Amino acid sequence: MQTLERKLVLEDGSEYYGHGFGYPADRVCELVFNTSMVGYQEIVSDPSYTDQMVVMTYPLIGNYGITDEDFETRFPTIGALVVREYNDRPSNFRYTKTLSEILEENGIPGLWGVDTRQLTRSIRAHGSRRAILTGADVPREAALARLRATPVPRDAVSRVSCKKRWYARTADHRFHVVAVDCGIKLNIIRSLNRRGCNVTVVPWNTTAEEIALYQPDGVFFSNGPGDPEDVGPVIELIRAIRGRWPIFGICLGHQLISLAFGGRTYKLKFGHRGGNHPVLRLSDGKIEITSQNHSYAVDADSLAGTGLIPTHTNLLDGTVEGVACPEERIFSVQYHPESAPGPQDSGYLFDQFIELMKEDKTHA
Ligand SMILES: NC(=O)CC[C@H](N)C(=O)O
Repeated sequence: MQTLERKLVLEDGSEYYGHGFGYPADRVCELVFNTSMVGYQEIVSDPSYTDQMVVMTYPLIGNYGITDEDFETRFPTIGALVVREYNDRPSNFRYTKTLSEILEENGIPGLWGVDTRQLTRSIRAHGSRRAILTGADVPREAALARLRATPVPRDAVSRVSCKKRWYARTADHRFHVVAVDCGIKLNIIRSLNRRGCNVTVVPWNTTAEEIALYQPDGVFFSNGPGDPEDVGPVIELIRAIRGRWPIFGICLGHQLISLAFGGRTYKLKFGHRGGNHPVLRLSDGKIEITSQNHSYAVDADSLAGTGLIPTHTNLLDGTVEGVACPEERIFSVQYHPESAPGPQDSGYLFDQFIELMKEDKTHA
């Protein structure tokens, strides 16, 4: 029997003891849970989880290792990972490294051997809270004092966004998309490339004038970490360019579009994170099973009079899952049509963006 050498202390003083894996560092983060049964590599490398400690409810993690092709960003920035059972001996012909090695390389601590069911129930009951991952021998009061003394970071987008523009091109391209990178997942870029789009990925603080110089057919606003209200420059950018090109936004991008139009966002009790969230498409009553990862949501009442109309609703709690302003060729969704990981019911949204760009080109 190994001794329990690491622990998690939550804001309410509750403690969860376990074993360390990955990078051996202490960390103070917001604690959230994800119910996906597969896809830990994509989750660990999704930049939207920056500064968050993710509890996986699926009880066995690590068993198929890490592959070179399945990263959502090259340098993962998730705060920390908490699992029930960690398997350090993957069985998968595609695997190149173990999960623990990838966490270690990127300075991310992991904790395994804790009762993730109890932890998840506590997050559901009390909401997502902050926690500190530290040594098992650190007295609780000392750990709590460090937790309270650590400020909540508000600059995550600037940390994960690219610093210089970069190109993701495809053979036989028909469209050029400028993607504003607030922490973009690579599968969004792959989804656009597969549909004949050359993508120019630009930093979050790119100006409207700079975007015009790229002569895009459409502009995309990406997913990303943190509170959308902290990303003022991108809200201003959307205000400056709305109506000029077709615009598509995913997750943080959807929240920023809503704020730019005068809507409001608020924090959900414990967010939506998983691969089976049912969403109703209001135009025809079709249900999509979606991949989700967000803490904030757009306030439905705040959309009245903004020009944005709700297009999708979450069937579990009725929250807004999509908005559109058809006259200005703008639409966005709160969930993840690029999946990675998750079901692919919503891939048609990329085709919708292509259609908007096609119409725009024909009328130009
Ligand atoms: N995946 C995302 O883009 C998340 C958006 C935002 N950070 C939220 O948690 O709501």
